[in-house]
Amino acid sequence: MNTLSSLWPYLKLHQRQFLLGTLAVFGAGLAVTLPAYFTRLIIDGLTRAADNNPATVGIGAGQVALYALGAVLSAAFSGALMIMVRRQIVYASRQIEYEVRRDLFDHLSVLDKHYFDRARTGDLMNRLTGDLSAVREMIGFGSWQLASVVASFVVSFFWFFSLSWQLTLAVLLVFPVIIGILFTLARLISARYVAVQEQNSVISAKAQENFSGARVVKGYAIEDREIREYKLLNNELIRRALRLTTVEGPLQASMSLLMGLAYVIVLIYGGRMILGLVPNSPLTLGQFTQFALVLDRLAWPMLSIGMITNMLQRGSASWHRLQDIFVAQPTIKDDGRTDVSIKSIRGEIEFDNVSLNFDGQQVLRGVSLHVPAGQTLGITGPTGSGKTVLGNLITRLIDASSGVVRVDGTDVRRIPLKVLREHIAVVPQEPFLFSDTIAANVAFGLGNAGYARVPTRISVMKSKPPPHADFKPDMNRVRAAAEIAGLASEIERFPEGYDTMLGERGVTLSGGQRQRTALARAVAREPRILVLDDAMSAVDTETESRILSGLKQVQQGRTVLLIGHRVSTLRHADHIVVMERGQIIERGSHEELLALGGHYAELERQQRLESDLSSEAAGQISAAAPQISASGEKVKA
Ligand SMILES: Nc1ncnc2c1ncn2[C@@H]1O[C@H](COP(=O)(O)OP(=O)(O)OP(=O)(O)O)[C@@H](O)[C@H]1O
Repeated sequence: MNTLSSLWPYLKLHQRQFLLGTLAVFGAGLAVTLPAYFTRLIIDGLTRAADNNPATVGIGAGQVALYALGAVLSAAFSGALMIMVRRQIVYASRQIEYEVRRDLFDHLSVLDKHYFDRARTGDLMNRLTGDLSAVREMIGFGSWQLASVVASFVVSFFWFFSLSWQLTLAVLLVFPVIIGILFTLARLISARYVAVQEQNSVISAKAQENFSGARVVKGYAIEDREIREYKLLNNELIRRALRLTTVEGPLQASMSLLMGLAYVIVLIYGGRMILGLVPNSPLTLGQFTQFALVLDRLAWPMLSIGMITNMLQRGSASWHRLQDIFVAQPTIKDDGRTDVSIKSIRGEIEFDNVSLNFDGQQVLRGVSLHVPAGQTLGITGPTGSGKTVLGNLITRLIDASSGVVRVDGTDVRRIPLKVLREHIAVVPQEPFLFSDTIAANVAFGLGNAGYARVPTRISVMKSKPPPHADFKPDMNRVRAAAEIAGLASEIERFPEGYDTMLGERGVTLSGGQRQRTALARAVAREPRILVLDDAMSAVDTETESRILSGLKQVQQGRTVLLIGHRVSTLRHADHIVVMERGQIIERGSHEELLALGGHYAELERQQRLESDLSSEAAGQISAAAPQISASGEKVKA
């Protein structure tokens, strides 16, 4: 019931198709029994003709042919109706599958970081594929078969009662047993099917993580361990699948047995009625034959009850798993406080006594800072000190537990999320590149304007497919961004330049190239606020300095948060804060912090020492080794 009511918004969109389909199922159910009716007329007519009894009138060859034609036409009519059923109900199920998939993707797209931090990609993929197919089968084939069974029973019992109520009651003896078995096994099937689907999710997640983390698996040479663990999960899956099969099998078998039993009752009891051994229960040979033929036609629906129960239970369990996604709500979204009149931002940032807790752990404690629009703030501090979360608070990937984060003097919770995020670009520590060309990756944040939200919860028949958007990135902008990110010359060396495919279908970039592609993506967007979260850790110091001074020229008037550990780059910032355990422990300009002689000064001293040592070592190596001339020849030092 719960399944039906939650599916109703989708079923309602196709109620005409379901209504027509169900009527056709009932029509076909009746038509399919008509040959048995004509057979009865023929047998009884011929029996009477053979009796040569003047009191009863038999039939001739012409009438036999007419009845036979009736039987053929009704069979053909039933076939035509079945085609109609398929066109209505199965089409509707495919359309609902489309609509649910569209709405699921839409819903997942608005869920926030919090949800995806906890969800496993493999599990989500399994729900969007396996579970969705099970739901489609339930709505399409399942509901069609269910309607067929109901129609078969209604029509059959109409005939049974009209032929002989005594014989019908005798057949009905087996029904309480059928219902009892169905209820018991249906519950078992549902529970065991959920267990199978859960294991499917675990196994999909394991495979997905192994493929995504293939470099780590190979790097640590732990393939054998992973293969063993996968095998264990696979074993568990087959164990659960077999447990499911053990209840599915008996369902089919018991239905078959009960059907046979009903048949035996008809043969014995009906035979006795024809012979006149049952008082006040006359039965003609034709009626007996029609009864047996109709019962025979009931065999398939009876046998398919097992399959339908199975399909409905699976579909319903899968639908509940999809409902889990639909009920999840983003914790961060526009609400009554949102000021929709805000269309843009300048880039001034303020943290006012901001604290943040994650599951009881205090990650930020009373952080206050102010970055005027257009300035660069350097943020440094040991790992886990809360640098990344500062950036996350500005883009509202998370919200502060207490205190206020303001942009342009307005609480970020009042700025429409789309406006806020459209004007802020974050280059994360671990860049994510799509399996697409370099140009498309750099231009990823461009060309979003004009994309209206695809409407959901409306029928696929009423919604026009969105127009094909052949997005051609503005190559001047892409090239300029790649230039600033220090990537342009390397891209031009690739045979296909900016059209080089990345990822699964293309080349693999180095760590530094990946970071700079992500940087180019952010720069191309020309954001008001740019957050560089340790975004150049894989780039050498010199290149990083070059990129930063290039950025400074084009980013004039833009606010930059520069999170990092290298003093050589942090010194470019107008203001620097040092974080430790969620607190700002030092703040000032590069010179002021050096003069302070605290953590920052110590960091600078260590990095200067390391740099001196490595240039000394490099000098010794070059003095000892023969040098290579530009032409590649060895020359004496
Ligand atoms: N979504 C989250 N759920 C729970 N804890 C979190 C979450 N995000 C961050 N944290 C915790 O907040 C603390 C600060 O994390 P943050 O990523 O800001 O550190 P960081 O200073 O950027 O470190 P690093 O230099 O290593 O990147 C860490 O202890 C981290 O475990």
